[in-house]
Amino acid sequence: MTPNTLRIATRKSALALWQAEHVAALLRAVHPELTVDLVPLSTRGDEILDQPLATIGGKGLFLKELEVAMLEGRADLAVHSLKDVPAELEPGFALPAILPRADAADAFVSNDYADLASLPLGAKVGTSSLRRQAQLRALRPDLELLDLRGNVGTRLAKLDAGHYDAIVLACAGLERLALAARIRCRLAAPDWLPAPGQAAIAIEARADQPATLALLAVLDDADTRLEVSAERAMNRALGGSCTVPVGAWCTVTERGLHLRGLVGDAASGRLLHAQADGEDAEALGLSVAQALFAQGAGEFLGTDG
Ligand SMILES: NCc1[nH]cc(CCC(=O)O)c1CC(=O)O
Repeated sequence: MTPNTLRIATRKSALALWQAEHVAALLRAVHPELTVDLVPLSTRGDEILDQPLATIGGKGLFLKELEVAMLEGRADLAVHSLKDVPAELEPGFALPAILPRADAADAFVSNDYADLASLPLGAKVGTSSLRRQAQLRALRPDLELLDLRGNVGTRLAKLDAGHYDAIVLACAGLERLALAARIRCRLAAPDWLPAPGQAAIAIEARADQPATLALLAVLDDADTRLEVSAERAMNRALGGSCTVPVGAWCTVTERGLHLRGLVGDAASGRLLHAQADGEDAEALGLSVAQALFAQGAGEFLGTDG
């Protein structure tokens, strides 16, 4: 039976609410007969801000409460930043739609400096992302890297309060919050890689609700799905944890898919890079992961596979 209401579970941060409202507007446009409501929820990932994500249980923390709401019938779908969705989705759930990707680059944000190269020796840069830390170390071993968690507004406020000379955020998040003016320069591929799935919004729903899945699938963007599938397949093959820096960037070209990947060691700043072309997203992700393992990625990942 086709539902007449779609309830969207969302986190309460400004970015999460923007993304959920965006999906609500798209759903109302394609299904004018449906009522679409938001169900804002608090997640453990939002509440525990004094510890790095990697030590408190990783990215799944941002999804758990939203998934419980769907299982208990309090919501029909959840909207996520795909980069916050773990490489292995919780069993019983699906991603029926992935929206067209925004700018996947990271943003260098500073009140005093135009770009990374202009930062003085030993400057303080805030980011809790191991991927961002590893790439910063590789480019500028002299920098002092400091933890910085919290939502986008909190991070900008800490920069403005003078705790850091610069911080690194995602361009997509800043753009969605009408804060693109804060971007001093883009940190973009091929010199800098984003997180797997960065800048794509994912819709999650229960795998056992075919009528709901069909309503949501209308919003899926085929090219973005191919790109992020390759990135996430690579990440999964590398172990898919958020305790190791992993960057990935796939684009659809006339010749098929092109995927670049990196694995870093946050402590040493060593980075391994690999890239390949292919037709099949899953196979391409695997082959780039294998190329990274062949260069010794297993050492960084704490595995020998
Ligand atoms: N880590 C939180 C998070 N999750 C998604 C985005 C940005 C939006 C996106 O990538 O879709 C952000 C903020 C940031 O990294 O600056």
